Amino acid sequence: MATKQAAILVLADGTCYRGYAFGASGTAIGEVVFNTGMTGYQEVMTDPSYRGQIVTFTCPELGNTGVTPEDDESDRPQVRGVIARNITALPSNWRSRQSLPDYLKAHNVVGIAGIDTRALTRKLRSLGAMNGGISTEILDPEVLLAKVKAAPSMQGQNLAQAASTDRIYEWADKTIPEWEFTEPSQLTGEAMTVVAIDFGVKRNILRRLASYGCRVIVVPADTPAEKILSYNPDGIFLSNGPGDPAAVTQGIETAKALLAADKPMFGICLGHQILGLSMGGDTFKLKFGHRGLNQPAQNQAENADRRVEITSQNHGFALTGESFEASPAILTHINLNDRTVAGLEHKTLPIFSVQYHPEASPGPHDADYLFERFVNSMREHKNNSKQVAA
Ligand SMILES: N[C@@H](CCC(=O)O)C(=O)O
Repeated sequence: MATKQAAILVLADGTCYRGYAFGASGTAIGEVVFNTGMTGYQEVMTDPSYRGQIVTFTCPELGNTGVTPEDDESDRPQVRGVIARNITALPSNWRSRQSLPDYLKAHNVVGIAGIDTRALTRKLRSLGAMNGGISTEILDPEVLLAKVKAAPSMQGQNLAQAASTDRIYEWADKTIPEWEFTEPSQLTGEAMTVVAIDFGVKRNILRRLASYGCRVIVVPADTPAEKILSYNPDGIFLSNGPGDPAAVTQGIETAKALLAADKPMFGICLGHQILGLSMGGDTFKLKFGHRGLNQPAQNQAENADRRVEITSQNHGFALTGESFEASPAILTHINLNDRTVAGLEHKTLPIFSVQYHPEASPGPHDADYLFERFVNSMREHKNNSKQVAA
């Protein structure tokens, strides 16, 4: 058996963990966060919301099912580095095209395995997410620590523009029929035109919009409101994305301008935070964030019977509940783990958003109904506008 190449992980508080390298050789510095999902490592690694972060997986073994291009949530892995307990020696799945280490190597992403990821996670839970570095070339912890300390904090970083598309395009791919889980009758009806503002969008969000019959026009993060409205959309979608929402100042200004346009709007994760900020809310950095597939979000609406959705989440910031007291929005969902804001809606306009990922790739499908709700609100709004015009 080949000898394992040594690698180290150093956290900003000076803790050093020793393990072995997998994936690319080199050094990666970023915010160290943990994801508790037991499946979906490829979708997590390619989710643009993880840009700039080194992700620790609490799942004890990664790589078992290899990697397949159909499961990419963007065109490449977006994580800066990967921390694992163990990497499988023999990937096995009929869809697998490449092993996880080879995939990460091909995309120059550094990984470290052999780490007690549960102990590391407990540390991040008690001290909070912090910057760290993994390296296969700098094996002196003090030298790596100096680099970690020189790295900027995630707070204040606008990463959405870099994660966005640089061209406008139409998205048509739907969820493939063998994986569709929604009744076909719910997926039919007049097609609605949606402009999706890409702050670092996951492909499965676009796929779900297309599956619900939307014509989806994807535009870059810095697209002005006038350009968005020039497509005469039936609705506007604000995507997920990386970094600090408060730093996405242009996106917040665009959302403010769109509020005045009287169009249905739907925001997911960063898009939800941007909508909240545009309606007078504030955001703050969570201690260690929510990243996993079993986050309970409770629907506060009377008619929803306080239903709890088990949701897929990935965020390090959240809206401050108290900041909505004088806002035109109300809180519709809360995260039951820490009672932070998990959903919003405008009091009078057809605008709503959630902090979690209803497209759930990976994750449970409890919240898929939100895409249907968006489509229904666009249809209703269009019919009402036609009646007013008549
Ligand atoms: N970057 C934001 C949003 C994440 C997302 O959109 O997935 C956060 O960490 O809170």
